[in-house]
Amino acid sequence: MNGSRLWLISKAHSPSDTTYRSGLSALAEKMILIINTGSSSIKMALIDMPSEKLLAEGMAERLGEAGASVSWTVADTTQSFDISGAEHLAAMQQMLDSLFLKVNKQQITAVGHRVVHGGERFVAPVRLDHAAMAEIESLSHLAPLHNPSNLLGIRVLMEHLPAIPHVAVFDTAFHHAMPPHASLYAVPYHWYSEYGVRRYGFHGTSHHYVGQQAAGLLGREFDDCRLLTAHLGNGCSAAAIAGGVSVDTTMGMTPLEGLVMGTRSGDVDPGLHDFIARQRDDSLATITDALNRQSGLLGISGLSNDMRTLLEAADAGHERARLAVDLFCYRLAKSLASLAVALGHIDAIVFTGGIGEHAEAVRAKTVQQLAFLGAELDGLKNSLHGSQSHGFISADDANVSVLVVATDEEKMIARYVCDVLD
Ligand SMILES: Nc1ncnc2c1ncn2[C@@H]1O[C@H](COP(=O)(O)OP(=O)(O)O)[C@@H](O)[C@H]1O
Ligand SMILES: CC(=O)OP(=O)(O)O
Ligand SMILES: [Mg+2]
Repeated sequence: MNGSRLWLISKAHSPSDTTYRSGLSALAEKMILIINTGSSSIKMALIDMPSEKLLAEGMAERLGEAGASVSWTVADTTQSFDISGAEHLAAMQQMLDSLFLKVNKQQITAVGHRVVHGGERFVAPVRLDHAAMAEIESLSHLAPLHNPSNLLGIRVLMEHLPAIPHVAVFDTAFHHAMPPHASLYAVPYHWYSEYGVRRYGFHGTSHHYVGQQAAGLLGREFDDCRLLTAHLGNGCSAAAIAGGVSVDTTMGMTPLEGLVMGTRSGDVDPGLHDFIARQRDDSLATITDALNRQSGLLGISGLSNDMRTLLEAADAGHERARLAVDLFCYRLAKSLASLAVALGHIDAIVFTGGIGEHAEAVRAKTVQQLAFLGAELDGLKNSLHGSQSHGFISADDANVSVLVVATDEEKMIARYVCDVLD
């Protein structure tokens, strides 16, 4: 790692970087730094607004694993370095150190933070202050893989950039208009009124962004489209969008409900905690942790939470990798079909997120099971979108369009930040 860091430092003083620095100052009207902390990755982007030009893009992946790495792309040059074993804080510091070697901090005008759980309180983006941060902290137990690292990002960046506005954009906000028959659980009503027990939904920024992009591809107004969007990353959720808002989604009170995910179980029998607690004498917290971190694709395959690894292993004959992929696709198809009830009619099914954008086999296996809804893929178009993607993958005569859209939560967050600050 040290070797790579030294290389980065020496590169920062090379003539091309000097050119790049002055290029940045000429370009930037409102330079917004975005931080998107997911469960297994951190994405950062420096975006010039209102042009939406991407000035720099950074990513830390496979956090906490032996293969953890950081990469930054600045002015078409990508530099990567190994941060094996690093968790969120170390990765964030590494990423910011690298960025600030190349970009003058003073030029950044605002920071946009992805915050996963906004509870009942935050139904729109907010400018961050101590009270807002305390509320975000109080929601941490509802998004244990996310809100704590979102807050970490807020604190670290506030230390680096104390004099500029910091805005939080919540995953839950796009789902806040879900009707009560979709957002409530059939449990004693006072659990909702006293404790806020209800379905909130997540990945809202991504569902909103890809929904708008899909409407553009369909040549329709977003508000007139009825869409099923599947955000399939390390965390996975699907949403039903109508009238420009989310009307139902698969994630619930926490980002554990719904689809099978990288390390999360998605839906299980509510009686499972009690049963396993008796069998293994485990605490509720231990069981919840196993459902968050040792389940999903990883739990079933016993091999990996990464779809790339599983698809390769399944092809090579690894039975449990194949089972994990099959279970993932079946549960996704089943959820999309049930979300169709909220729409009545489907204009398009949209795939996004690391798996949705890149795993043609997952799209094929899923859509095959939705033929009864009128969805059918064009095999060639689907495989052409195997590596990088944006566009139609459905057969020309299919009743339901199927699209791949590359999500861009960072760009969407930058738009929200400008709305708040303007
Ligand atoms: N080429 C690929 N083929 C299949 N799956 C992929 C590919 N690239 C990424 N993925 C999957 O996407 C996941 C990461 O998705 P992403 O949306 O970036 O994650 P996050 O939820 O952390 O934001 C990986 O864990 C992996 O399962
Ligand atoms: C809410 C959630 O699951 O986010 P991510 O996919 O980034 O982990
Ligand atoms: Mg993500």
